[in-house]
Amino acid sequence: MFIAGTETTSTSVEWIMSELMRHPEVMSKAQAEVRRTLHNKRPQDHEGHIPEMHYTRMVVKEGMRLHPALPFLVPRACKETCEVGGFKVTQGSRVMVNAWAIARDPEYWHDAEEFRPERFKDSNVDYQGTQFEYLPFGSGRRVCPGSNFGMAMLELILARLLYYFDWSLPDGIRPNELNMDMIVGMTARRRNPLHLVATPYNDPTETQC
Ligand code: HEM
Repeated sequence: MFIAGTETTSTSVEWIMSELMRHPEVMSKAQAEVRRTLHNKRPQDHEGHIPEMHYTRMVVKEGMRLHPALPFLVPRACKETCEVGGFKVTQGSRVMVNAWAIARDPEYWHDAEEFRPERFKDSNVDYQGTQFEYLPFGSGRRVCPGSNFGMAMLELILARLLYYFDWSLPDGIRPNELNMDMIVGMTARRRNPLHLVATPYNDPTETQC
């Protein structure tokens, strides 16, 4: 069983950072937004400025679309026999919802396989589980009770990673060569841990606080 919140959060951060490394133009845009917003802010005030980082939020949402931490959500058992899409589902059947496939379905997502945070601009698709094409935190009675906390953590962690460091791939690996293989169990993790080179960023105009 997964440890609620811990593994899902670290898995999501790793996938989002992977996508940012594969898309340097998105990384630059998100990093510029984060550095503009957190410039000269005290670390204890960072959290309060997260809502101003609209692009960074789109990056997180898009990362979770392509890489939902729990690709099959939590298994359900059918309470009574019913029909779904022409299929009879008998009482007691175990039902798995493939949220991973739904979030890549070209019927609902334009260029579904592309990592493009801008798709969430002016879009009313959120992560509360009421729009079934996007279920990073599941839906219904067993929806993730930590979704708002999880989202806030992801945004803060990502913002700080982008604020304090410049990131590069090791050993001359090019962005399009980054291995994105995954292992699917309860969670969908990277097969190979993400190895990156972190270079501390010192804002030349920053005043000490
Ligand atoms: C980025 C972070 C997180 C992600 C992506 C995530 C995702 C999910 C998903 C997909 C489910 C299954 C929902 C369903 O089957 O409909 C779930 C369940 C759950 N999550 Fe999260 N979660 C995150 C963070 C958290 C946090 C921070 C907590 C607690 C503080 C938490 C507590 C739980 C619990 C207790 C369940 C089981 C709910 C139930 O079965 O009734 N999660 N989570």
